[in-house]
Amino acid sequence: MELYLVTDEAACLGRDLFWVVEEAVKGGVTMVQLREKSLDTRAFVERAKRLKELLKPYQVPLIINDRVDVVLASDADGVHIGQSDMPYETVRALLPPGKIIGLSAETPEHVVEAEQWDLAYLALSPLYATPSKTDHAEPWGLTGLHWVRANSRHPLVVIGGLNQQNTTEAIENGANGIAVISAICSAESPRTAAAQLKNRIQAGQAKTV
Ligand SMILES: Cc1ncc(COP(=O)(O)OP(=O)(O)O)c(N)n1
Ligand SMILES: Cc1ncsc1CCOP(=O)(O)O
Ligand SMILES: [Mg+2]
Repeated sequence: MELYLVTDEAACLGRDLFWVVEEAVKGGVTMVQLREKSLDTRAFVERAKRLKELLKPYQVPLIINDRVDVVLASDADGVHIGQSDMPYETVRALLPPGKIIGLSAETPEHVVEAEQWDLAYLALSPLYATPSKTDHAEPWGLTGLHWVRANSRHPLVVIGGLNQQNTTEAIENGANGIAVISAICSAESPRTAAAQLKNRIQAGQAKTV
């Protein structure tokens, strides 16, 4: 989940979602989340199955936002849950072994609670305010990121307002990866944008060793 693409059809500026995802993967995206907030269940499952097939040759995992049933129906690799979604224990009990879970943390209490759980990653949500999700909590900022790094054993993903300008500093300040919608979906070239973000992640990693 070093460079994690979260999909949003509206952010793709009229371009085909599958084309955007494949270009982004060719540019270096390492994990993809299918995030559908208004699609009906049948269409959501069809989209997930198609995306799973698309990603298979690249060996890039597919994560489904919110919906465990869609994970099961599409044989996706895992689910991302937030603080208003199905609780962790229920999700873990429903998923077969080997499926992964990512969780949003919006407060220090969420971070502490998550220490007891088996997570593929913990997402600081949001790192910065973003128009891509307006119902978000108070942003963590870099001070919050420092606190979470010192208090969590999980790999950390930051999401919200990440772009070419602030990716390196997020990695330098303790993030293991970044998750983005607009910086890739709305870029003129999703492939180039992903490659540039990847370079900025590597620049941040080089400064932390
Ligand atoms: C990687 C990642 N981080 C955070 C979120 C937000 O999840 P949530 O708080 O459940 O909000 P919605 O995305 O469901 O609106 C995410 N999806 N992915
Ligand atoms: C889904 C989500 N969860 C927290 S912020 C966010 C949106 C991130 O979008 P962007 O990368 O365009 O700021
Ligand atoms: Mg959710």
